[in-house]
Amino acid sequence: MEHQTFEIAGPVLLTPKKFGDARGFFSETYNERAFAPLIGAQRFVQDNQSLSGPVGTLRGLHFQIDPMAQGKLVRVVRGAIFDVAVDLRRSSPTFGQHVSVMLSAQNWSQFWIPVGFAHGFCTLEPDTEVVYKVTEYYAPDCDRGLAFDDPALGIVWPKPAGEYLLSPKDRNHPSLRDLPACFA
Ligand SMILES: Cc1cn([C@H]2C[C@H](O)[C@@H](COP(=O)(O)OP(=O)(O)O[C@H]3O[C@@H](C)C(=O)[C@@H](O)[C@H]3O)O2)c(=O)[nH]c1=O
Repeated sequence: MEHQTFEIAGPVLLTPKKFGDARGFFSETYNERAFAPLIGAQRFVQDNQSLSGPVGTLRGLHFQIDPMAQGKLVRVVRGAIFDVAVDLRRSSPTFGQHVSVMLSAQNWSQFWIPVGFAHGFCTLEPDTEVVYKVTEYYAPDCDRGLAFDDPALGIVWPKPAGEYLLSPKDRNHPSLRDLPACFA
């Protein structure tokens, strides 16, 4: 399988094969034997799907803390996103830095985001559907956020024609500086 690693250790971009024919296509979107050598042996316990209507819908930056920290394997089945993972591991030489990738139904890529990263995305097309597997169950008590627009993160988000569409929760996350240490 085609894959790409980054200067920040941990995240991986993977692109499973697509077999096209007269009917459409077939693809193994997850295969433990093929993925494990690239992302490690993971135990996925929950699959999520979200639909974002307008272009410029921005979800993030989100993560869960221990004991419910989550690794996430993210892909897009309709539309396209600018997807971001921010390194929150205090002992990491790349703490506070981020990786950004483009995921779309067209490029069929998946982004592996390990435990220790905050995650967020901004939609690039209308009616974008994001599907992702996670390694731990949803736990609102452990759910945390980081301000997507904290200048210290230096994320160059795509600019929508109007305003970003954010949830009320996502308007009020702390900056990196104000975030308590979450991951060793
Ligand atoms: C994330 C999540 C939400 N929910 C509920 C809570 C709430 O009523 C509703 C919408 O939740 P949110 O506003 O948190 O959804 P959303 O902003 O899409 O949250 C997601 O954003 C991306 C960037 C991630 O990385 C995910 O892990 C998750 O945090 O769905 C669940 O029941 N299970 C879940 O796993």
